[in-house]
Amino acid sequence: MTKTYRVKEIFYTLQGEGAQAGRPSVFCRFSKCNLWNGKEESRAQSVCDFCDTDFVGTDGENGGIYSAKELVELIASLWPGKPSPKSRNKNQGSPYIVCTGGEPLLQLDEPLIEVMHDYGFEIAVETNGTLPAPEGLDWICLSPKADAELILIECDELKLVYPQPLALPESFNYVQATHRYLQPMADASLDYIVSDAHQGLSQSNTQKATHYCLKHPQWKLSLQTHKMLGIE
Ligand SMILES: C[S@@+](CC[C@H](N)C(=O)[O-])C[C@H]1O[C@@H](n2cnc3c(N)ncnc32)[C@H](O)[C@@H]1O
Ligand SMILES: Nc1nc2[nH]cc(C(=O)O)c2c(=O)[nH]1
Ligand code: SF4
Ligand SMILES: [Mg+2]
Repeated sequence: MTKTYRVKEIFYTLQGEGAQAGRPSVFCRFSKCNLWNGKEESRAQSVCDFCDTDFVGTDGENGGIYSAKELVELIASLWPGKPSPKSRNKNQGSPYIVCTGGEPLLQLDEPLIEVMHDYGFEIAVETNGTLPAPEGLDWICLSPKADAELILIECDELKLVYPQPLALPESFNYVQATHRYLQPMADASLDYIVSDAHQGLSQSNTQKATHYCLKHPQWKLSLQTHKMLGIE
């Protein structure tokens, strides 16, 4: 039987966060996470309790249950001009997929990566780092969560949501990363089309993260620029 992948939503936007912020990207949001079941009533008891994302089910934009070929064809149809292996290095921006979720490493595997590469995409992943990564990823963004043991200890960027009292930045010194970012924790329960109250809340986490980076210059600040821009 053909293997299938459960996907919440797929959309074309700019990467909002971290070292690749501003880069046109097709986001593929896989369903399910191993650190929260996605239900509000169990958020407080979950390992990861601040998630800002709905990753339950397959009912979002372009969501569904797909074979590798169906999934990559759909992703490719959202890239302007449609990518092909030849469209890499052609001075028109490398086709780029960001695999996120939920936790994408519950599903993303080498056969799917191979098809994505066949279509000319570079492949990035946003992961909580608790599961092994398949071979072939072009960019790993590792975002550790307090109380969740890290399996991955090498990445392109370490992007720590801040503050997490039980996951202090200095406790990740052992992780090999080209870039280290603190990303202010946004209040997960409020819509980000900002009310004044929300702005107040997230500003204080932004101020704390700013202060930490200034004191510890190996860390840089990552702002969720897509929320400021009002894009997905
Ligand atoms: C929704 S997660 C999905 C990928 C993966 N499960 C992970 O946690 O890295 C995508 C990114 O959003 C970050 N994130 C989640 N909730 C956040 C919040 N309330 N404020 C800031 N960043 C958040 C995560 O840490 C991660 O870097
Ligand atoms: N524009 C945009 N950038 C992002 N970077 C990481 C995101 C995520 O939810 O994984 C995200 C997202 O949802 N939208
Ligand atoms: S932030 Fe990532 S690890 Fe945490 S619940 Fe959301 S999808 Fe799962
Ligand atoms: Mg997001």
